[in-house]
Amino acid sequence: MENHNLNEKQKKAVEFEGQHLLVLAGAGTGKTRCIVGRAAYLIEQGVPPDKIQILTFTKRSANEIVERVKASLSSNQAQSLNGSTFHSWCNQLLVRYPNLFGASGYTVIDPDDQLSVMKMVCGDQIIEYKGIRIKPQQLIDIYSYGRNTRQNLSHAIRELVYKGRVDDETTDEIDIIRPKIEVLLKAYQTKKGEGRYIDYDDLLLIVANRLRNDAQAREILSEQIKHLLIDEFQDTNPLQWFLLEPFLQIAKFYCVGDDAQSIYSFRGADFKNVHLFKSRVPDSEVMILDKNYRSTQEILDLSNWLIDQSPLDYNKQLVAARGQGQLPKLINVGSQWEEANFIAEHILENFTEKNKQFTDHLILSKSSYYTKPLQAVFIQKKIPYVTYGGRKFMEAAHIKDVIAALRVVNNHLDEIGWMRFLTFWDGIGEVKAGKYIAKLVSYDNPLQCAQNLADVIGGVEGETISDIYNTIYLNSGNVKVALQEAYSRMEKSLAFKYRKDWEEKRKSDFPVLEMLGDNYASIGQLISEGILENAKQLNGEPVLEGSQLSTSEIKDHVIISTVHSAKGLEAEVCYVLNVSPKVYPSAWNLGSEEKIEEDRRVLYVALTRAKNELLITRDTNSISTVHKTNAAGFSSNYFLEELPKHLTEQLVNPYTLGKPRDISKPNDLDLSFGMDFS
Ligand SMILES: Nc1ncnc2c1ncn2[C@@H]1O[C@H](COP(=O)(O)OP(=O)(O)OP(=O)(O)O)[C@@H](O)[C@H]1O
Repeated sequence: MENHNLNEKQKKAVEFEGQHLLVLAGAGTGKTRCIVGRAAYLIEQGVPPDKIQILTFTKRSANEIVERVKASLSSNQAQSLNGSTFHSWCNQLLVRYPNLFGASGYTVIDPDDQLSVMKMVCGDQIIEYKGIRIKPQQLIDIYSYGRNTRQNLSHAIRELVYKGRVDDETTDEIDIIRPKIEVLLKAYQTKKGEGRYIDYDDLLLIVANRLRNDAQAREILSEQIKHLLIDEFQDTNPLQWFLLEPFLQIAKFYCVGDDAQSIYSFRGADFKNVHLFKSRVPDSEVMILDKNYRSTQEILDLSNWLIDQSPLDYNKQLVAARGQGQLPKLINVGSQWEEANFIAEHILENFTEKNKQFTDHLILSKSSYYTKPLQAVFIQKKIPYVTYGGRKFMEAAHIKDVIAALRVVNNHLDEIGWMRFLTFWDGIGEVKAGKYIAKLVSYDNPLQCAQNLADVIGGVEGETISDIYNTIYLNSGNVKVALQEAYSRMEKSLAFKYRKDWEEKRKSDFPVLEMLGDNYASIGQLISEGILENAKQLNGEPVLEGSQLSTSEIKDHVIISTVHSAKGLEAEVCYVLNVSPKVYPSAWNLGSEEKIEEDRRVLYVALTRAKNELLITRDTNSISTVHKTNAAGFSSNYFLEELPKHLTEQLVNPYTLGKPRDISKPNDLDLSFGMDFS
């Protein structure tokens, strides 16, 4: 079992006998190993696995932890162990206790749908004041920020609209625009209620409020949950804490975290929360782990140096249990294509000449958008890869089209679903659809919709739409069949709508969607959990992140990830892309020390993923920009500006073929030799 490979401190943490524990430790020191070990230990001690809940930030890490616990125990001991994200966990509670939480018959909506609801609410109203224009997306952001940070509306407006400025003029402006924003946010809440929509934050709030206010709810859940194991505790935000707090009376908390890896402040997380653990949680202890088992010392020296430059004191100097290795490499590149080619060639060389696998390579980027040229080069050079971060499978337009048909059967009051499903068909625009929807949501139930749909819409479209609705309705007990039937009737129109990349890209997602449907007992569950899950396990393989399904069949692949999705990941060889001025820190963040420091932590997370080889690329053009800026007297803040030479080896891209030397005047070309005419 995994517990045998624990050092003294890790073992002490795993076998903790007290009430609540926080393991506060640096990168690669074995926090994940402690969570795995803890779950296995509890099960071995006789705790039923279904009384243990593991909470993580991504479905992928939840799956990984659960699988590792299972692998470390004999037989099927951990079969019913549950690992989920906060959202997915709350959703499961709503499904399991429909009466307790009173949320059955509701539809969970994703951020795209939230925006659609907000657009409906705003109509043609625009909030404009002194050059500031607040669009529906920003209203959603303000609403979500306020709820996640549990701060009032004025504070959320100040942070998001006025970049946190505190002065009399700003306060006056906030006082003027706040009432207008408030009206729209309240209308949004009403609209959610009417459409029976639950947004992501609602999932947490519904559970939290019920538990806080209802002793019976606490009693019922205390029968179900005895241990909460929480990963990445530094990134829990006030809303998540609001949810967790009532569980302190119910379950034992086992949290792991690292303040230097807190990278979610835009969702309201505050890394200082780990420092408050003892004062917030009665009867608790904090334990520290200090040995890094992941990386060689040179990689840690660079990471230590980076975090040491911060004005904040993280009190971290990671020491490698594995000893010395290679210096990290810093490669200056002239363009994104050069960068992409360098990485591709380096990987291929490792693969063909150094016996490494593709999975030994992890590529980290601040944004998923930035990796597009890299993906293009990988496709061209036939390097298999998967992407983490970016758009999720269930958020892809073609998938949403088919899901919309299921949504309106599941909840016939779902106006967003209707709008998408109806306007999918040629000849039905938003105005027409709006009229039909007004009629359809006036029915009492989906059965009445099924009976009247053809008449409400009329014509051939009416027949087609009604046929699809009725078929789904009849098969609502079998999600896979419902999906198959819906897809077969929509396939032709889908192929036409997405004709640009239908065959190469989108079409192959549907068999996967059907397989996915097979995992759910009802359409409602598919919609809510399917939307929430980042990477669903299918046949033991994580898939459904981005439209990378074909490559998921190949087990050996490179991972291209955003740093935010790379929490907990590690690899032999790591490439950190575009560590250039204006990116680290981002030019946008220069006004805020907090944001600059968050960018520093993002880079820290990226650097500490590497086990043996760390390669950092940066754009030479931006280096010259920053030097110019410095000459003009501005401070660049660039994190690598003062990088001591001995911490990295600077490399010239060995794969760029410099232009060969040639003579200046062309010779005459003679094509008359080579053929023997004798
Ligand atoms: N006692 C140990 N002996 C050998 N290897 C260990 C030990 N503890 C951890 N490791 C290895 O060190 C690496 C990092 O461990 P782990 O992922 O648990 O750290 P972490 O603290 O969760 O890291 P991070 O916060 O950076 O994601 C893993 O490869 C793990 O297998």
